[in-house]
Amino acid sequence: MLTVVDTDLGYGQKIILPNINLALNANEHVAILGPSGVGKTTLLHHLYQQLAEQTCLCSQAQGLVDNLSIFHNVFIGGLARHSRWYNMVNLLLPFTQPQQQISVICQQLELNMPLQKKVSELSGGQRQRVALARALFQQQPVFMGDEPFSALDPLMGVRLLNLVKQSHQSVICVLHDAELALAHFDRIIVISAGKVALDANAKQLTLAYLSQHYVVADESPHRAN
Ligand SMILES: Nc1ncnc2c1ncn2[C@@H]1O[C@H](COP(=O)(O)OP(=O)(O)OP(=O)(O)O)[C@@H](O)[C@H]1O
Repeated sequence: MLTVVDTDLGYGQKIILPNINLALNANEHVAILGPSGVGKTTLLHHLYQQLAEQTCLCSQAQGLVDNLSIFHNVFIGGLARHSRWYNMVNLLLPFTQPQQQISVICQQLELNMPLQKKVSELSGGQRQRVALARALFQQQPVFMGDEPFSALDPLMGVRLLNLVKQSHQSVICVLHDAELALAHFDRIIVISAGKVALDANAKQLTLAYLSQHYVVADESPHRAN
């Protein structure tokens, strides 16, 4: 589905992950783990850029518009599917069909509240579910998420991860919860000390073995010549 070959990832002259090689297959559920600041988001954004047309991205920043309603924030995820005219009219006076679609997605995400409610009035976990709803509304085959369940209680996190898996062919998530990753993903990639430190089938791994591959990020960045 996607290969990264001998690629330096970073920002301008600052290389965070030098010489990365990675192949991702369709229909996989992949968790990207590793210590804070090591480059997981950097890698995920690179993967998203390679596959943007088939992918919905649920980023850490979420990008929700506080002053807009749940409906409008979710509807924004589907803008690319429709004409400018349809989008303009629907944003002012929502049509029945998208309202019903978004209502179903919100119910699946256990967001049981009026769609007219402003996002600024929601809790952190509710906001995260609006961001997930917007991603699901994009109806793309690939889901990429950066800690997309981190603000939810663990049981809800598992329920919604299962929903995300049912709704997409491939799922790639950056996670800090290694137990969630081991129990619910096929493949685990650990980024550590500037490289892919581990890339293995989740069934072959244990928490103790995973933790051996966690090395705190080197503060001095690699530089391009
Ligand atoms: N826009 C940016 N410009 C320059 N450096 C950045 C930028 N974004 C992140 N970095 C740096 O890149 C490194 C990796 O950041 P990244 O967000 O990929 O890490 P992470 O593993 O996802 O961290 P966390 O688990 O804490 O979210 C960090 O040292 C960070 O300071």
